[in-house]
Amino acid sequence: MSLRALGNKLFGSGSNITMAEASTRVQELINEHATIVFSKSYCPYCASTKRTLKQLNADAFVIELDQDSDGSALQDALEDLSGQRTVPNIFIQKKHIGGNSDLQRLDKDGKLENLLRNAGSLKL
Ligand SMILES: N[C@@H](CCC(=O)N[C@@H](CS)C(=O)NCC(=O)O)C(=O)O
Repeated sequence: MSLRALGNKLFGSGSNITMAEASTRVQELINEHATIVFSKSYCPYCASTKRTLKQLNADAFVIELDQDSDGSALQDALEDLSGQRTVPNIFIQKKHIGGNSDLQRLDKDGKLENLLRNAGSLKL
């Protein structure tokens, strides 16, 4: 657990849910959505990821952590789960993909479309 997560656990993160509840919610979201982007609405890297997925006509679930009352706890739980605190934090078929630079590299290498297709996330 990161120092920040430990601090939030001990002193509160401003969120109404516990760390355990946040972890459960993150895991449920990942299980329920073949492609999911944990995002922040103002984040340019997230915008880039969402644009790329849109261009591929991918069916991706996006959760804007800055617009969710438990967003800060969810971000802590994501850090615990994936070792990554930044957004976008992307999962395809429950596999941690990484952030925008990782997604763009997969796209450039011609691997992203296949990943999305295998996940059933391509509309066409
Ligand atoms: N190299 C990362 C950069 C992502 C990044 O720096 N995101 C910023 C938001 S624009 C972030 O998560 N900052 C920390 C925070 O919002 O808590 C990527 O490609 O995804």
